[in-house]
Amino acid sequence: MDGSHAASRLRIVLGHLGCPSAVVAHPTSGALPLTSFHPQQFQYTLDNNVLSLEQRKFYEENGFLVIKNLVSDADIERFRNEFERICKQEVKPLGLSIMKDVTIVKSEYALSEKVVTKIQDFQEDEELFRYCTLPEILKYVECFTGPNIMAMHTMLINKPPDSGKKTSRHPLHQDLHYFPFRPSNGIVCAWTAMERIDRNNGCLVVLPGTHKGTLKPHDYPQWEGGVNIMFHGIQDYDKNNAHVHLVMEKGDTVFFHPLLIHGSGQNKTQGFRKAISCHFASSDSHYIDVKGTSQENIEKEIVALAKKLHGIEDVSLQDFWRFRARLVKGERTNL
Ligand SMILES: CC(C)CC(=O)SCCNC(=O)CCNC(=O)[C@H](O)C(C)(C)COP(=O)(O)OP(=O)(O)OC[C@H]1O[C@@H](n2cnc3c(N)ncnc32)[C@H](O)[C@@H]1OP(=O)(O)O
Ligand SMILES: Nc1ncnc2c1ncn2[C@@H]1O[C@H](COP(=O)(O)OP(=O)(O)OP(=O)(O)O)[C@@H](O)[C@H]1O
Ligand SMILES: O=C(O)CCC(=O)C(=O)O
Ligand SMILES: [Fe+2]
Ligand SMILES: [Mg+2]
Repeated sequence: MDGSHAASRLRIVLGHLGCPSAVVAHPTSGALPLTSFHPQQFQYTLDNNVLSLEQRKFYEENGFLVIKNLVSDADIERFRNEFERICKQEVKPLGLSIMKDVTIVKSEYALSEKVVTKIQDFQEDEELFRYCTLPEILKYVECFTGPNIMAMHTMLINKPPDSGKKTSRHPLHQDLHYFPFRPSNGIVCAWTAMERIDRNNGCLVVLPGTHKGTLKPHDYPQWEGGVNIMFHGIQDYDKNNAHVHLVMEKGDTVFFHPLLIHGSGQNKTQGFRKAISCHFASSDSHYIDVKGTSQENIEKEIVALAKKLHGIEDVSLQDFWRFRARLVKGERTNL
């Protein structure tokens, strides 16, 4: 099969999978380097019977894969209800952290769904943690992590209507910046839309192919209206790289590599845009010391905050992760 024939075939197949043809384009050249597709050269996916060859090639080239309609409406309803209960403080899961938008964090609004922008670390909330154990999610996760699977980091994002200061944006970043464990190819994020998400309410924006690069230095962006705590962004990225806006329907799930550069736009609607996500890693991974690397700034910030808020001292970044990590399948071998 010659290159152009193969390219059009792949586009047709991906079209069937619901991926707009734009996302198939190679990030820099606009053409698919199909000659690089040899099974023995797969490095971002493991041999498996779950992904079709086209899906596997797509992830290898682009660093993400959207699976349409993966999580049921009934499950999403349950996550929504549990989120409401947490906001009303009817339940207080151990270890959970609640984030408010930077524009209102100093105000005295009572806790409600309208002031919470994101909850993190819901691993001790059995109802929300069900998300991380759903067989339909783990089936795909295993293609990246292998059989021993840890849920490392959990979030339910409730992107608020933008106040006008554009603080509802999430700057472009790589999730690996936050993670002191490797190898990066054994980590994958599952992110599920809890409702239709498009450019109006601030969809994910991804830079296809950037998972093939290295971890870039991150810091707070210089945004006039303010930036949320820990929302570090990449200072310097290839502005010519294609930007793909991932328009997703309720239940659609994107799996993406921790080096993939991504962010999310402003929420220009009056609704709170909801998504639930988990970062998984192979339990056979190992922790690294981030001292002397570009990740040192986030380590310092997290350690300082733990001291200020909880009086915790002499705890390494690795300990924070060991504590919240939870096994979902196979054996806890290392992490
Ligand atoms: C996968 C990856 C990309 C995502 C990640 O972020 S992984 C990194 C792990 N992340 C974390 O560990 C975040 C954990 N979360 C937290 O520590 C907490 O939820 C906090 C966000 C700090 C809020 O803690 P909370 O107990 O509610 O404490 P306070 O309300 O007293 O806030 C503590 C200080 O932080 C400030 N703050 C809180 N929320 C924001 C905000 N959105 N933007 C800017 N500043 C903020 C707050 O004003 C306070 O500072 P001071 O008033 O003491 O100076
Ligand atoms: N000035 C900026 N500096 C750094 N990152 C930005 C800036 N403006 C937007 N971003 C981030 O870049 C990504 C893409 O932004 P882009 O403007 O392409 O889309 P959007 O804001 O989602 O949608 P739209 O432009 O339709 O409002 C988002 O993650 C956003 O948070
Ligand atoms: O806006 C979102 O839902 C994505 C946020 C994100 O990328 C993150 O928290 O790491
Ligand atoms: Fe992210
Ligand atoms: Mg924009």
